[in-house]
Amino acid sequence: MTLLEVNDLSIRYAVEDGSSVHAADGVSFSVEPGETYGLVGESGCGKTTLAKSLVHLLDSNGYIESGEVWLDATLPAWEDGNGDPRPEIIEDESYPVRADGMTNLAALSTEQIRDVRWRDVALIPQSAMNALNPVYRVGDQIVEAILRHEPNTSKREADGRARDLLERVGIEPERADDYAHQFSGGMKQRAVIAMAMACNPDLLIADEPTTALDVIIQDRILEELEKLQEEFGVSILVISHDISVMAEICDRMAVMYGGKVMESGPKEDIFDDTANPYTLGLKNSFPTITEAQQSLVSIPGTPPTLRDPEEGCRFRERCPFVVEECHATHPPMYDVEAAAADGRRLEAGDQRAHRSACYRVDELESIRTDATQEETWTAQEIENR
Ligand SMILES: Nc1ncnc2c1ncn2[C@@H]1O[C@H](COP(=O)(O)OP(=O)(O)OP(=O)(O)O)[C@@H](O)[C@H]1O
Repeated sequence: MTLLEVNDLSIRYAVEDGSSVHAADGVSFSVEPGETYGLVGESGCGKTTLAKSLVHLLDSNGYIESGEVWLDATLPAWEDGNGDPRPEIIEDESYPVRADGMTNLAALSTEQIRDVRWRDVALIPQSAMNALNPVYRVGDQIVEAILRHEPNTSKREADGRARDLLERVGIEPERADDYAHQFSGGMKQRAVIAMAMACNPDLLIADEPTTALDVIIQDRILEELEKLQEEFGVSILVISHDISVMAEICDRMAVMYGGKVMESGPKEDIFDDTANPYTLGLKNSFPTITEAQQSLVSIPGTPPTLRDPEEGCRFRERCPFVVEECHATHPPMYDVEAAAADGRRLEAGDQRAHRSACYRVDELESIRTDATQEETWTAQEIENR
């Protein structure tokens, strides 16, 4: 059964002038148990907003406008002896619990979501390694996280678990007695990952886990995440602006732009049969994805501000493949396989399929070829369209 199912989720920030920032707009994706799912896109495209909204950690002016966040979990107060929701909870429509036992996190109160955070879903926020408390020993901070969420655990047991967790992320257990300033950047990030795993969650959300670390350490952190996944069977939702991180650890992924998912599907499909101009542009701008002889080409322009966005495809102003249709409405998610097979533009029914929000999904061959040409991506070329 699916672990996380995000349906048509839209998130807004209210801003002073009365307008609102549409930080995520109609986003849908799902994460299976034991899977690594990636969200990738340039800074400002809504990745962090989306991650925080899942566990109600948005800034105070942010809110879920519409949509659902179904998680295969329940609250302690609603569960039977096996950890499933009791039948009377499922039958009572006032509870946001489905017949299959999934709970809609978007409908939980602030009090209720606290039971889900850490226990079922742990979020490692951006720059979390700087958030380790400098005056407490690293191990004690993990112990505290365990005791806060599992008050029946003894301090001794929690201490043993903290050391074990550190060891599992490649830190010698005796370093639990060190302070954060005695750790390198990579060690701090690993300690934060260990802390997130303190209550053995089913889903770990890692927001830019490797940014600010050097390339070799980045690789090691990704390896640690993969190892944890194998050992604990935890699912990981990893967020990065760096598409090469996705190439390394994801099973499936979504490429976001301007608050919208532009392309999603199995990693291999997205890298080998790229079906969206934005993804093609993103791939061109990352060294490890680009083929050896090809030079790096960035997408001219900057992402939109997302304040009361106009109609039309969010990427149209930077897209070298823009046509008339793109100015009217943002394209739906089309089934890439159907388009490749017989040139049909068919809206994808299955979230897991390879999907692309592009009106020209039926002309992919020529678009892919043109996208490899550097001149395609010059600002002048785009302006002339
Ligand atoms: N508190 C806020 N109030 C108003 N707008 C906000 C707020 N937080 C974020 N935004 C806006 O929401 C949009 C999405 O931002 P978000 O941080 O989610 O993007 P991101 O892809 O995670 O980028 P980054 O990696 O830089 O954090 C951006 O336009 C951003 O300016």
